Amino acid sequence: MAVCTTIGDLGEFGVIARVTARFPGSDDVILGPGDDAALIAAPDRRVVATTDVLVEGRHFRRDWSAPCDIGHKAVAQNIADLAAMGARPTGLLIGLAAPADLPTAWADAFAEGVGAECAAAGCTVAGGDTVRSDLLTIAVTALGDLGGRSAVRRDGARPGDTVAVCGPLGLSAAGYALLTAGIAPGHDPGAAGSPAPRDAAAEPDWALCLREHRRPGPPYAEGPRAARLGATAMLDVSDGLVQDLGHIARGSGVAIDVETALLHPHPALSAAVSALDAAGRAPRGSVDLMLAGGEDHALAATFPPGTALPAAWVRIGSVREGSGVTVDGRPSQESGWDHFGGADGKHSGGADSKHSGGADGKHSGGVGGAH
Ligand SMILES: Nc1ncnc2c1ncn2[C@@H]1O[C@H](COP(=O)(O)OP(=O)(O)O)[C@@H](O)[C@H]1O
Ligand SMILES: Cc1ncc(C[n+]2csc(CCOP(=O)(O)OP(=O)(O)O)c2C)c(N)n1
Ligand SMILES: [Mg+2]
Ligand SMILES: [Mg+2]
Ligand SMILES: [Mg+2]
Repeated sequence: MAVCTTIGDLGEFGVIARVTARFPGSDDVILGPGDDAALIAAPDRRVVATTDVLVEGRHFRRDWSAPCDIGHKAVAQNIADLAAMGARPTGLLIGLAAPADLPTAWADAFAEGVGAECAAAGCTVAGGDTVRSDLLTIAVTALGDLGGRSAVRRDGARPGDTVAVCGPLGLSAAGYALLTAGIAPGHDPGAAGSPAPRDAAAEPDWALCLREHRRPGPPYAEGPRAARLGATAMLDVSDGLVQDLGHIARGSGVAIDVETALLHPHPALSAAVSALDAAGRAPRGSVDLMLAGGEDHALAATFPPGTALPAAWVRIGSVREGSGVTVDGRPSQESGWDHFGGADGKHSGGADSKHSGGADGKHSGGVGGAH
């Protein structure tokens, strides 16, 4: 019998059978892959629904990330959006558009990553679609349950609220900068499976940035927890902290003040900036990366005054009457990722953003950088 080396060899239904065999079980999925549609429990009669699409070359590179990392990230990015509403995931739908020459081992390892991240988040894949495409594209739809609570939207922040974040900031952007600069090694596309076990002693100090870029770990449970604590607005930081807080400021009709003295760069982030600096590739400091970097999928939320924040949450500023986002009292230009912004369609920002962008000029700089 011929060995199947590509998904073209397997055929559409062969791919589906192989991929779906790698997903965990879940009580929320009443009917999973195999019928015309899936059946998912909706315990409180409302369903939280979100979708994020990942495109090769835009969101990931096969020579930068292992297929299992890309599976993890596709799931994480979507469940982070559910968490940011205060919801837990109940089921995912995954659209896979892939070239026929995609190695079967790549699809297997991708599905392993998807399944493992689902298991970590307490959900599974209920269905999807598999089609042929020149451009590898992964479209995830995630459905979630609010457990009887109100959704935490972007329009509820009130003057006097505390602004807090949970999860890392800037690490993923630093990982991206390290890969772009060629300082961090890429992933060997020939090695389709999990990356080799790591030898912590041999790792550079910035290794966490690379791992965070490839496989972010949003604090899923903290979304519902923040909702229970009375969070007035919340989102996950995907495009950049300042830009994303701008959505809350606009949606809520308030101003948000961020204090950089409250932003404490992770040592791995500082190490990445030093490595970029040494290579002549660090136009921005750690705090700038924390303000403008996205893709860590940390949660940012506003809480009523006097809320006792759980240990995982760090206060970074406050809400007042007005509009816009300030950093250390200075109005900040919108900074962060815009798929259609900038000359090459990748970064947004004011007039100077082309020069204050990340290592490759794709993120625009935030204000600050005192650290
Ligand atoms: N093509 C589209 N059709 C309908 N709604 C969209 C489309 N693209 C984005 N949206 C909506 O616009 C809002 C902002 O999108 P986005 O910035 O991608 O959110 P997030 O950062 O939370 O993933 C979301 O509510 C999303 O559902
Ligand atoms: C190859 C590659 N180039 C650039 C980036 C950086 N990048 C791509 S999308 C993005 C922003 C987040 O993705 P988006 O699709 O905007 O997610 P959403 O805001 O909808 O959650 C960033 C920082 C990357 N991760 N990989
Ligand atoms: Mg989105
Ligand atoms: Mg998103
Ligand atoms: Mg975005």
